Amino acid sequence: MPSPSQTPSVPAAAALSAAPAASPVSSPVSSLVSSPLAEPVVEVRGLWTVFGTGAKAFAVHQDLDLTVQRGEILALVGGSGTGKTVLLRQMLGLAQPTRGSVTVLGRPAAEMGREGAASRVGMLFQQGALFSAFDVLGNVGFALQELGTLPAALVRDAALVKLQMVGLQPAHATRMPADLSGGMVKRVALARALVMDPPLLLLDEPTAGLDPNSSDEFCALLRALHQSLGLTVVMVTHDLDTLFALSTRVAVLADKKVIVTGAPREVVHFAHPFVREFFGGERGRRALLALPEDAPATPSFPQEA
Ligand SMILES: Nc1ncnc2c1ncn2[C@@H]1O[C@H](COP(=O)(O)OP(=O)(O)OP(=O)(O)O)[C@@H](O)[C@H]1O
Repeated sequence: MPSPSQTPSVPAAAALSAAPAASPVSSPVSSLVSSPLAEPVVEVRGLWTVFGTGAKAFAVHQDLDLTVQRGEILALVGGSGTGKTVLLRQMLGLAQPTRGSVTVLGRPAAEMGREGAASRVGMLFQQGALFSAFDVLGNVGFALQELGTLPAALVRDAALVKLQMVGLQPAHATRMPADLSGGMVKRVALARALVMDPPLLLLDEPTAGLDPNSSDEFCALLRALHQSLGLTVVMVTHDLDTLFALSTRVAVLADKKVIVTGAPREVVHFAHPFVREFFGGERGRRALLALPEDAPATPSFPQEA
C-alpha cells in the first residue's frame, strides 16, 4: 500500500496517458543555466516513473525536470518514498524512465552499459554494498577487473592508489568487509566508486550510520576529493549537517517533481510544508547558522508552464 506521498492525485495510468506523448523539453530549473560557463552533466527532462500496472499503478515522478551542472554538489532532498533513490538509479542507468529522459554527459543513462557507466558515473550506495566475499582490494578493483583487459598487477596498483586517495593504508587492502568499521566501509565503497575516474559521483545517504566525528571526517574527505578531482556530485541525504557541509545547491523533490532548486540558505525559506518541516527544526537552524557568510544564495523555482 503506497504512502500518501506516493499516491498520485489522479490514477497514475490515466495521468500518464494524459501526459504529452513527446516529453517537452521545458526550461531547466537550474539557476546556473543562464551562465555561459554552465555545462550540464545530468539532464532530466519530462521524467515519469510509474511502478505497477492497472489499478495498482502509482507514479513516483510526474514530469520532473532537473539539470546538474559540472562542478556542483547537488543535494537531493525529499520525503520518504519521493523517488530520490530511484532517480539516482536512473542516472546510473540501473532503472529506466517510464517516459522522458535522463541523460548523463549528453547520452541516455540507460544506454551506457555497465563499463560505460562505471567510467562515467560512480555510485556510493547507502550501506556501502561491498561484496562480502572479496577483500578490500578486490572490492575497489572490481570494475577494472571486470573489464578483463588489464593485467592483474595494474588493477591492483590502480586500486591501491584509490585506497590511498580515500585515506586508507595498503595494510587495509587484505581486510574483509566484515572486519571494517562503518567509516572504513564508506571509504572503501568510495574508492570503488572512483576506481575508473568517473566525472560524476552519486552518493546515497553518504553519512548514514556514521557517528558525528566519522561523519565530519567523511564530509571533509568528500569535499577534498570534489575539489581535487573536479567532480560533479549528486547526493541524497536526510542529514542537515551533511547537506550544509557539502552542497552547493539543493533540489527539493515533492509532489512528484522538483519543486525548487537553489542555494541552501535560500531554499530553506521556500514556502512548502515539506521544506518547513525538513529545515524548520532546531537542527536546521543550527546547521544554517554554521554556514559561511559567502555561501551562494540564489534560488530558482520551476518556471510556470
Ligand atoms: N523496482 C521497483 N518496483 C516497484 N516499486 C518501486 C521500485 N523501486 C522503487 N519503488 C517504489 O518507489 C518509491 C520511491 O522509492 P525510493 O527508494 O526512490 O524513495 P526515496 O525517496 O529514496 O525514499 P527514502 O528517503 O525513504 O529512502 C517507493 O514507494 C518504492 O517502494
